[in-house]
Amino acid sequence: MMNTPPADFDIIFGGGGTAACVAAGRLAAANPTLRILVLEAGEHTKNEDSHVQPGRYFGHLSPASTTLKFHVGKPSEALAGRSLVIPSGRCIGGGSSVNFTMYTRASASDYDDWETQFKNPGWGSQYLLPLLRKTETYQAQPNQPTHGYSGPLKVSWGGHVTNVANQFLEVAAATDHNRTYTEDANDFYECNKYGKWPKWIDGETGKRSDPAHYYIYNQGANENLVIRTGQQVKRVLFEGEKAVGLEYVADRVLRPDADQAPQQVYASRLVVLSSGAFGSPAILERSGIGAADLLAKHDIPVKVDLPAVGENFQDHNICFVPYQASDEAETFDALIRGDIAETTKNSDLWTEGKGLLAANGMDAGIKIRPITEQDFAELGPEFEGRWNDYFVNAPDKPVIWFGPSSFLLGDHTTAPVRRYFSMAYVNEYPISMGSVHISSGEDPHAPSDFNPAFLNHPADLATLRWGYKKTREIARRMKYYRGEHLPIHPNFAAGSEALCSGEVSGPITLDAPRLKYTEEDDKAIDDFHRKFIQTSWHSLGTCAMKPREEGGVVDPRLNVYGTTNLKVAGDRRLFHLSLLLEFMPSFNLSIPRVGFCFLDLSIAPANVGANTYSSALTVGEKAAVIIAEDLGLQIDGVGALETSEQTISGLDELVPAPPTKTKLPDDFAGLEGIEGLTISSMVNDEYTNSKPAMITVM
Ligand SMILES: Cc1cc2nc3c(=O)[nH]c(=O)nc-3n(C[C@H](O)[C@H](O)[C@H](O)COP(=O)(O)OP(=O)(O)OC[C@H]3O[C@@H](n4cnc5c(N)ncnc54)[C@H](O)[C@@H]3O)c2cc1C
Repeated sequence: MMNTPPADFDIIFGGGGTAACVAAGRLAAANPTLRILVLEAGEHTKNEDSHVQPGRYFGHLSPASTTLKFHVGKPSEALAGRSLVIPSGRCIGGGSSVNFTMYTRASASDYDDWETQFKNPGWGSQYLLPLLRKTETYQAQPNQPTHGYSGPLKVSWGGHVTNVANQFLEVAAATDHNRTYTEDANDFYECNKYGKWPKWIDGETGKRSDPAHYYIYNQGANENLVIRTGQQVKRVLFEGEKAVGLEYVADRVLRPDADQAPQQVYASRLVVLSSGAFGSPAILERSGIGAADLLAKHDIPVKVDLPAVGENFQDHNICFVPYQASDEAETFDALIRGDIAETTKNSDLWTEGKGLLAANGMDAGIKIRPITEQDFAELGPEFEGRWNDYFVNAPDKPVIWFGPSSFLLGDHTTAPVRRYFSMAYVNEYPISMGSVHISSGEDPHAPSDFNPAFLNHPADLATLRWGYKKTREIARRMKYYRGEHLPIHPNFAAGSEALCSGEVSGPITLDAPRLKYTEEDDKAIDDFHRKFIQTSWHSLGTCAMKPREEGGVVDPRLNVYGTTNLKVAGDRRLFHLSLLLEFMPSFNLSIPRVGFCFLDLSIAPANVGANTYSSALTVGEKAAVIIAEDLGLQIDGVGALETSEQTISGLDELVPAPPTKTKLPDDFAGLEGIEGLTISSMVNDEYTNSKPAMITVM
C-alpha cells in the first residue's frame, strides 16, 4: 500500500468543460471553504471576445484553432473513404465556450429512457426538469411552465433574428399544412411545430451564456477555487481501489516548451473525471480501467476489466446544404470572410447587445416527425423498422431537426463571394455507434484510435434523404433563393427532374409541384451524404451509465464500476435532492472521504434528440447534488450564484502566455489534406497558437 502524500485539495476535477464548471461552481458557491482544483488541458476564456461574443463561434472551427481538439476517425467506406474529423471543446468551459449557442432541449422521453431502459433511478425527466430549469433565465418568453427564470445562464432570441429565418417560417406556414407554429419549440414535450429558435445568449448584453463565466469566473474572489490551465491529465492515481489523485503533464499545444515531467496532485475527498466523451475514457484506459486485452496491448496493468470503456460513441449526423441568396438576405458570410466594415459595424452593435456578433444565424427550425404518406414514402422501407421499434411510441422524439442557417458553412476561400443561406438537417437518433480508445498507454497527447461509425446503417441514410428533400422544397420557395450552390449538392444525372440549377432569378411559386426523385436520384443523395455528412459536435456515451453487465461504466451515482466510490447506502433518494436543490442549500463538511466519480456527457447511456449543451449542464447540476450527498455534505440551502457581470474577475492561476506564432499544433499532424477539416476555415486564419482570428477588428 502506497503512502499517499497529503492532499492539497478536497475535490479535483480532471477536465474543466461544461459539466465540470457547473458542478465545481455549485459546490464552491455552496461552501467556499471547499478546496477545489480544476485541471484543464486548454486555455482560459475569461472575457475573451472570441468566447463572449457568440457570433465568433466560426473562428473556433478553424483548423488552426487551439480551443478545439480535433479527433480524426478511421477512414470509412460508409463515408466514401473519408476520415471524419470530430472536434471537441478545449478550454475552460469546454464545448460551452466555443459552441454555436443553439438552445435545444432533449425530449422528456430521452431522460425517461435513461432511467427505465438503462436502469438509472433518479435520472428520469421528472427529476431532471427541475435541474434544466435551474440552469436558466429564459428571457425569450415569460411565464412558460417548463422554463426557468432565475438561473445563471440567460436564454434569448439573440441580438438579431435574420430575415432568412422569418422567410423560412413564412414558407413553412404556407406550404406545410400538417404542422403548426409555436412560440416554444423547446417545451420538452412537443414535436412537429415550427418556431423561432432560442440561444444561450444574454438578450441584454449580447454575451455568450456559458458556465465558465457564470458558474466559475464570477467566483473569482474565492481563493479555494483553483483553475489550472494547460494541463493534460494522464491518469488517476489509486491507493488500492481508492482514487486518491491525478497525474498530469504540461499540455503540448498550449505549452509546447514546458517540461513534460509528470506531476501529481492529491484530493482528500473526491476525484472527478470530467474530460468529455473523448478525454474521460482515455484517462480511464491509461489508469488501467478498460478492456483487459486493449490494456495488455498497451502494457497497462489491469485495475478493472471494464470492456465498455470507450464504446457506445454517439453523435448526430448533420448536413448544411448551401443555397445562393439574393443581396437582401441578412447573412453572416461577410463576417466570416473577415470583411472589415461588416465586422466593425457588428462589433459596435454588440456593445448594445445587438447585431450578428450577439447572434448565431440559426434562428428558426422544427423538430420533425413524419405524418403524411408522402413523408413515410420519402423515408422509405429502410426506415420502417426504426420507426416501429423506436419512434412510434415516443411521440416527443423528433426524427430530424431542420432549419435555416444564414451562412455558408464551408470554405469561403473557394466559394464565390456572395450571400448564402443553408438548410441544416440533423439525424437526431442515428443507429450507428462507434468507439474511441487510446493508441498509447503512456502519451496523453497521442491521437485516439477512433471509429465514429457514421452511416453504417441504411436507416441513417434514409433519414437524411428525407431531410434533404424536405428542406430543399422550402429553400426553393424562399424569396431570397437564387439557386443551389452546386459544389455541395447531390450530383443528379443529366435529365433528372431533380437536377440542381445553379444561379436562378428567384424562387419557384409556393404552389409549384414538389420534385419527384427516382431511385437513381435517391442513390445520388445517399452518395452526397456519404461525402458531406459531418459531426454535429455532440459526442457522448463513451463511459455509459448502465448496469455493468449491460455495457455500463458508471452507476447512477456516477461511480466507476470496480473502484472504491462514495455510494451512500440507505434510503436517501435522488428525487428528494432534486427538490431540495430548487432551494439551493449550503453545505457543511463532515467526514473526509476519498472517492472517484464521473461527470460529463460520456455518461449518457443513449442519445438525446437535441443539441447536447443543455444535457451537459443538467448532468453537471445533477452531479453537484450527488457529490454533495456522497461526500456527506449536509445540504440545507444551496448558495446562490452571483451572476453580476462585475464579479467576473480573479481566478488567475494562469499558465504562461502561449507563444504567439508556432507551427500547427500536434493535433493536426497529417490532417491538412483531410476533407471536412477545411469546413469553416477562415480567410485570415494564421497558424498561430493564440486565439484563432476568424474576425479581425482593425
Ligand atoms: C464546435 C461545437 C459546437 C457545438 N454547438 C452546440 C450548440 O450550438 N448547442 C448545443 O446545445 N451544443 C453544442 N455543442 C455541444 C456541447 O457544447 C457539448 O455537448 C458539451 O459542451 C459537452 O460537455 P462536457 O462537459 O461533456 O464536455 P466538454 O465541454 O467537451 O468538456 C471536456 C473538457 O475536458 C478537457 N479535457 C479533455 N481531456 C483532458 C485531459 N486529458 N486533461 C485535462 N483536460 C482534458 C477538454 O479540454 C474540455 O475542456 C457544440 C460543441 C462543439 C465542440
